[in-house]
Amino acid sequence: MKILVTGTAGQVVRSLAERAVDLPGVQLSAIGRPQLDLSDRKSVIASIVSAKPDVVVSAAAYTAVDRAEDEPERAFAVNVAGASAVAEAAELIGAPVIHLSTDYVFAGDDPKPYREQAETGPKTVYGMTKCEGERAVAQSNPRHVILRTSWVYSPFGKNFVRTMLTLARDRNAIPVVSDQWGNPTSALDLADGILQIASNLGAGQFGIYHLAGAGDTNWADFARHVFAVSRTHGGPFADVTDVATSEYPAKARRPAFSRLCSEKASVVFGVQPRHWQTSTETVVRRLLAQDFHNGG
Ligand SMILES: NC(=O)C1=CN([C@@H]2O[C@H](COP(=O)(O)OP(=O)(O)OC[C@H]3O[C@@H](n4cnc5c(N)ncnc54)[C@H](OP(=O)(O)O)[C@@H]3O)[C@@H](O)[C@H]2O)C=CC1
Ligand SMILES: Cc1cn([C@H]2C[C@H](O)[C@@H](COP(=O)(O)OP(=O)(O)O[C@H]3O[C@@H](C)C(=O)[C@@H](O)[C@H]3O)O2)c(=O)[nH]c1=O
Ligand SMILES: [Mg+2]
Repeated sequence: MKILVTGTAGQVVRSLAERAVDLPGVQLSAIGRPQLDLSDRKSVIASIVSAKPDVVVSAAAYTAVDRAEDEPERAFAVNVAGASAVAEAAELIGAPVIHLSTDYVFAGDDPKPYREQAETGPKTVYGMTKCEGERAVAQSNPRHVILRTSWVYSPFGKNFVRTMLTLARDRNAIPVVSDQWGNPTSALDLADGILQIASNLGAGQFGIYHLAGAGDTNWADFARHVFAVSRTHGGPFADVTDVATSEYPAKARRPAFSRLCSEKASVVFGVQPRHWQTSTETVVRRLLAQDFHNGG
């Protein structure tokens, strides 16, 4: 099976590349700028059609949540028109598309884990673009899996875990918001789930799914866990001070509650992400070995 993933440097792309290596019968390739530029429809269609994969994973996106508030046109071009072009290209070659989306499509005022059919109501520009992107993907290719995940971290790229470890090198105390709740998700676990879905995808299974790390937390407790693991392995750590969202300066207003219920993906595809604390341990240890030259 030939899987084509959009983007080259992203956390999910790099995790997929790593996890697909050991899978017999799976050939995974990644394609990004300049050959495939989501803001240039022709480049998207041409590069996907000529690669002729069996499945397309649409993982590239505009992900800068605060910056999107200042440049909504760019974010919409990439996350709506770009995502739609990826799905359309897949449809042209008869391939299904697995499209990544986010917990930020929800308003976040419901503390219960969101199920797939729950009403969306994004409060940020990023969330609005991803929400409209979902609709565009569904319209462009009936054979779609829209996979919403959340709070993604990994040994690759920019993410909260790496940011916390970097900040702790120069600071003893770090204020972190404690009133936003969600499910941290390791991109490595997510990659395993995506590969399992890609291999078992059949008629009757298309639609929207949630796939996020097991267990929930808030950003402050997430940071505390990162530092507890790091400290055990001789890495940087800091005291975490709880702050309220209202006290933390940010352009985009994140949802207070964006827990996702991943039961449907577990029932239909048998995917079961690990607990966020277990996976955080794996990722922190890799980051310490890679970036901080200790632990490992
Ligand atoms: N990160 C998170 O916390 C979450 C992410 N998601 C979703 O999961 C998916 C993957 O996220 P993640 O891997 O973390 O993203 P990253 O921010 O790590 O990477 C984004 C990727 O998109 C590519 N990209 C951005 N703009 C373009 C463009 N115009 N043309 C082609 N490629 C482009 C980047 O390419 P380049 O390397 O060239 O910049 C990069 O490869 C996205 O759809 C995101 O919305 C969902 C929930 C949480
Ligand atoms: C760096 C930092 C962040 N924070 C807060 C800001 C924010 O509310 C929260 C997380 O910060 P981030 O910048 O990682 O958050 P953010 O970029 O909003 O993360 C989101 O990214 C997009 C792509 C998604 O799809 C979401 O699922 C989610 O993962 O922590 C602190 O309180 N203190 C800090 O020192
Ligand atoms: Mg961010």
